[in-house]
This record gives sequence, C-alpha cells and structure tokens, in this order.
Amino acid sequence: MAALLSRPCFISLHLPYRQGWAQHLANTFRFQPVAVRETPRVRQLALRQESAIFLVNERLAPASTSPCDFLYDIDPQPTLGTASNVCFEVDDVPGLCKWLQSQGCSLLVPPTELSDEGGSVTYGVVSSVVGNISHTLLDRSCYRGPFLPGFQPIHGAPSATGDGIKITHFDHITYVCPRGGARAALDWYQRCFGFHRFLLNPQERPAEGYVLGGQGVGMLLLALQSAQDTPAHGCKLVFAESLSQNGTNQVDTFLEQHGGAGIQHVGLCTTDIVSTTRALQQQGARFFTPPTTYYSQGDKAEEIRGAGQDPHMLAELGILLDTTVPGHKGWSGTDATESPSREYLMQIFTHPIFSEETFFLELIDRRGATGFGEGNIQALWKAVQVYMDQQQ
Ligand SMILES: O=C(O)C(=O)Cc1ccc(O)cc1
Repeated sequence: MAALLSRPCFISLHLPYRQGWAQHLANTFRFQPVAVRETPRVRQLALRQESAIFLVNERLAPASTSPCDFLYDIDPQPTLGTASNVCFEVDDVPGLCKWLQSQGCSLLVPPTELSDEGGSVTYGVVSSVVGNISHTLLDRSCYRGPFLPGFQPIHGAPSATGDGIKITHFDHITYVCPRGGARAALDWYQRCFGFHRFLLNPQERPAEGYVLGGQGVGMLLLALQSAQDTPAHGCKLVFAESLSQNGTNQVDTFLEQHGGAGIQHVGLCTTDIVSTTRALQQQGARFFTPPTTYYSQGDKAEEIRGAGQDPHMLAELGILLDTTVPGHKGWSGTDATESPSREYLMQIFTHPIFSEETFFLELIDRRGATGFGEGNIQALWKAVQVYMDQQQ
C-alpha cells in the first residue's frame, strides 16, 4: 500500500535564532502571513501565495528546543537554516504510518488528532531516507479553518495582487543527495509514497538518469512526480547528485555547508516570470545573473525571439530560457526556432536564503516544457561559481 500523495500542503523552513527571514518572505516575495502559533520558545508562521505555503519556524530563545516544540513538524538539529519538512495531504494517516513503519521508516510523530472550532485534522511525521528531511502526513478533509488547529488566523495582511508578482504553486523540490545516493532516494520515494518516475529531458535514459557533463557541470538528476498530479500542475521531486571531480560546485558546496543531504531549492511556478522578477527585484530580492555570454552564445538570441520573448528584456532581468520541441531529441541549441509548436521554459534563481550557501528559491515559468534544460543549469552553476569567488 504505497501512499497516494497529492501536491505538498506546505514546505517548512527552520531559521536559526534571530534570523528574521519570515519578514523577507512577506515583504519582498509578498507571501501573505495567514496564521501564527507562538509559544515561549518558538514562533511558527504560515505564509501563502495561491497554493504555495511556507511554514517558517523560528526559535525565540537561543536555548535548545525540545523535539515537540514545533507543531506539525519536528526540530531538525543542528540549528542552521534549513528547509527540512514537506507536508503532504493523505487520506489515511494511521494506515499509511503503519505501512511506512513496516517498510522500515522511522515514525517521528505517531498519528495525532488535533481540533478547534474549524474541525479536526490528523497528522503524523515520518523521516525520509534523505538527510534531515521529514514528511508530515496530514488529513485535513474534516477541517474548514484557514490553516490548521493550533494556529491563530492573521486577518488583513496585504496580498500580492496588483504588485506584478504571480506565484501559483510549488513546481518542484530539489534534493541534494550524497554521491551514489540519488538512485536509492528515488527508489525509496517510489516504493513508500507511490511517486512515479518522470523523465527530465528527452535525452534522458531511464536506467541512467539525466547526466549533465561538460562545461563545468558534472551532475546526475533523477525525478519523480506524485501519482495524483498532472504534468502541468504536479509537484516534482528532483534528486541531484554531484559527479564532478573538483568539489567546488553548487551541489558539493550544499553538502559541505548544510552538513549533509537535504532540500537545496524549491521551484515556485509563476505565470509571468518577467513581471514577477521585475517586481521582486524592485522589492530587493537578489538573483543570480548568468554570464553575459549566455545571451550571445550560438543562436540564443534567435531562440529567445523564436519563443516570442525579448532577449534584451530577459538579459536585463537575468532570466534564462531553454527550448524544446515535442518529439524532438534535443533541447536548447536545436533547430527549435523552425518549429511552430516549440515548448520552452524560463527560470531565474535567487541568492542563497540563509547565511550558508545552501537553500535558495527559483522562479519557473513553464510554457509547455516539463523538464529542465542543460543550458540553464550550466549558466546557473557558472553564476554561482562567480558569486562564491567574490565572497572569498
Ligand atoms: O533546474 C532546476 O530547477 C533543477 O532542479 C536542476 C538543478 C539541480 C541542482 C542544481 O544545483 C541546479 C539545478
């Protein structure tokens, strides 16, 4: 009985003492604070934009917390900033927890029922096989309140509407796995949670995964999609593993500075990346800018124009674009501009959110393309390299 999981209900972030990132998420990214829970030791704030919800967990005192201080989550020791929990809605929390335990998974919080005037929910927390990641399994089918029992609603907070920011849902969650660990993680999520394999690129061989090589990128990517989701709206899980020899890339740096495997980034789906990026930059969000050669290499400008976008505008904002053609074996650099039915995607990546070079956010605007393009990942890795050199 593998679980049938739907789209994530929320992604939970843990901040070290006195790192007020919740304000940034609200003021800069225009996530709307919808509910709060405060105890003498912790504050938990739920912020939402359409169906994307972050639960931001803060410590209110430097003293160590107990594992049960955070409701619907557990405390991921040590205390560095981390995105460590993904909550999925499920139908039968006790049945699923029992089955996961029979598969050798550790149950961190047994099935627990909580209620208030809005109704009742049942949740449990299990640990993932990847790093410090845990999953809250939640049945809120009998709950009508604004967020979850135990939280106070926040009314009247400003919404993003009218700002040009258009974020609709979580598109994907990318995990960094230790070397040799991506395949085992993929198998675990398929077996335990019923996720389906998803090929990221027309060139990907299912047995090998999407291997990116050359020009400084050595990485293996494998991806899954939850069983109930459609390709257009499903949240994917992406497992990244470094294959590179020199150990100074984005994936190895994550492992080193995060103290092990975990969630590296969350892709936020936007329906208008140009207006969203412009608005976020005006609010002070910092994004990686690709090398200037990105827009002048080969026939990139032609490819961008062929997709109906303006190369100068994308270059000014730092937005990346990759094209594919349905049924065609290549991605960017192919003869995509000759096809009327091309599919493409645009992406941009924020600087790391915490003081370590670890977790970041991505904006992704999919125009029919469901995977990722190698050209964009190469541009990101180069931009990160320049950024890290400047930090030293
Ligand atoms: O392009 C994306 O959004 C991905 O999720 C692929 C990816 C994985 C790891 C990286 O360090 C950079 C890119």
